[in-house]
Amino acid sequence: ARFAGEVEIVEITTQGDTDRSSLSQLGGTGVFVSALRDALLDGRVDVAVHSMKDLPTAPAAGIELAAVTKREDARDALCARDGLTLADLPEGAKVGTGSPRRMAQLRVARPDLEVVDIRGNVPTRLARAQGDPQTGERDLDAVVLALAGLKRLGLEDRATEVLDLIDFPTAPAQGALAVEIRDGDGAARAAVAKTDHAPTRAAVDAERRVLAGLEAGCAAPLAAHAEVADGMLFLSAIAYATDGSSRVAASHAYTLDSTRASELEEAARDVADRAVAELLDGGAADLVQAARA
Ligand SMILES: NCc1[nH]cc(CCC(=O)O)c1CC(=O)O
Repeated sequence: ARFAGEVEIVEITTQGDTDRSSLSQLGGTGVFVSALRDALLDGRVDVAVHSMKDLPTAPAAGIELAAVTKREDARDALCARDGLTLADLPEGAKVGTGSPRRMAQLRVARPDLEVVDIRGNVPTRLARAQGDPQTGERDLDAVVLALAGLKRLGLEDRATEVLDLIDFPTAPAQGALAVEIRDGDGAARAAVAKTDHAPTRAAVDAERRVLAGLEAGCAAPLAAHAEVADGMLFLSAIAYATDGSSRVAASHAYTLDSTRASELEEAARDVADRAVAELLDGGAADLVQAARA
């Protein structure tokens, strides 16, 4: 059978790995995702694993989301020179990020900083703040990256401060992996079923529903973080003006009577729909769309 023996890992390079245009230009179109889905549909692979935050919210033809893995730490991390924290950075320090959400959050927390739009893979970005391994050269004082990405690369020791979810709430689905298969492939579905984590699936469902409800892309200045804890599903979402000058926030909770999948789904829908209504009421659509213009 196809899934009986060893698993063969097939590495696939995506447009998101090679294209150096700014994330706000590329955002929302699945640049990290399309090449893997093509391989799945061609039959070159049977399972595709993505960072779920890179997945567009629209469903893809012929593709089934078979599992959502237990979330890694969702938080962002500051990776600064000389072990500095955000509070320690000198006035006017240069901090790099390609994410409009992180730009807005940095500008709220430290209006004096110079926020620099950067791209590139994780080692390249780290080098810009912490020094090129060969030359020691750097042109920034810090960069902000997802802790989950650092951990997966074994680079979490480069974080000089883990940013809290209150002041730095994260992107929808950050830290979770999406496991995709060809639509209707029952053998593949059974093979990956154990990697699904129902509370994470419910949380990221809620977060991504906020993204879809605001018609925002993955590069929008939008944070959404949900968690199942203490018998409840909590969701907190914030839309920002990229310059940090204004924001709209909404937080909602749903009390769970059970942990059945159907109830988790209902809870995710409910908290997300209430959050979207409140955000739209507060003018979030303008903030999210202004960033796209
Ligand atoms: N947009 C790039 C991206 N997509 C997923 C991750 C890693 C975090 C994750 O897997 O959620 C990153 C890098 C980053 O945000 O620093």
